[in-house]
Amino acid sequence: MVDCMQVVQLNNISLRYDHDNVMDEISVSVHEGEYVVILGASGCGKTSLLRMIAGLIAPTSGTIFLSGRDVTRVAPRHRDVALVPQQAGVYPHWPIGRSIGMGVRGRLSRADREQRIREAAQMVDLESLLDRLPEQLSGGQLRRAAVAKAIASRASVRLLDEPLSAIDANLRFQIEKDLLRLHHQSPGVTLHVTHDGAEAMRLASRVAVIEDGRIAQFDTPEQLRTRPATPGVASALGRSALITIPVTQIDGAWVSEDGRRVGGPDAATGSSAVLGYYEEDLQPLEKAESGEGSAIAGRWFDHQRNATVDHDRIFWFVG
Ligand SMILES: Nc1ncnc2c1ncn2[C@@H]1O[C@H](COP(=O)(O)OP(=O)(O)OP(=O)(O)O)[C@@H](O)[C@H]1O
Repeated sequence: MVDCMQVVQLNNISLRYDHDNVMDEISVSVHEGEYVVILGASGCGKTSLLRMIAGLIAPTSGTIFLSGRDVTRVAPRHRDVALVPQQAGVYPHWPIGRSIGMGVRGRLSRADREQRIREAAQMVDLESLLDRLPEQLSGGQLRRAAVAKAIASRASVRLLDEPLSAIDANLRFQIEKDLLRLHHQSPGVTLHVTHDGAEAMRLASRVAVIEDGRIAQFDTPEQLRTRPATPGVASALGRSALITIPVTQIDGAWVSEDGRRVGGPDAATGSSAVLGYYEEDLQPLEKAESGEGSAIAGRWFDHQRNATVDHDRIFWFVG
């Protein structure tokens, strides 16, 4: 049975450019009302993923369903999708009102079309600037114009490619609020691409973390914060540098390469794991504690940094 609450469904999507494998068997379902952030390092294939959903490139294998319809071979204009690309998405020689109007689809009277443009511009505070050329706008206003174009389309799948890059911090928080408000006012889903972990955690209902061409984890921000699936996921959240230590299970204890023992999850003898913690969770060693300090109760001693971290701040990545 087709589940229509799944607005975007990617089934075993792989993507290869020439001989480079960019994506490997990715499967994702995004439900009505979700704001999903796709998080990954530069070059991991985030833009390519959006372009596949928009229909600008075809996956090497796998299928794409939008609102229950197989669109894998459907042209972009026949998909219910609006893409805000990394580079503005407005035409350089046109007043931005006209570019926003290009987002409006369907046969509308001129008055209705202009009404739609005005409404979209109003939502991003650009109503008074519709006659300006892109070169007469600031970077932030240009971004808003591109978002307005997506709003005007009323598409149920909105794809935003790094919408906040190159925007200064104050404005960035304002636009984040706008993006969430616009999302909640419109039916459908938003897929937002970024490499900024903090931004992902602030905005998302769920975050899909891409690592080595796969979805390493697709979870709520809370789950990611408390139970990151891999060291790569924990690093991508960007809280601070992640320190990792490989350990092996020997007779009921985990043992590091330098022979130190530490308690952790149960596993068979011979299993390997990595324990990790954020640099920001380290506490400098008190003078009284220094000296022979590898076994300080309840804490792991980080020799290199002469600091300790509580055991409950340690993440375990087993297997
Ligand atoms: N048309 C193309 N032909 C060949 N390789 C490509 C093409 N487009 C992208 N690539 C490569 O595919 C990989 C993924 O690119 P993509 O732009 O999707 O990554 P990204 O995660 O969006 O990166 P960024 O965060 O830097 O924008 C990169 O290694 C890129 O060089």
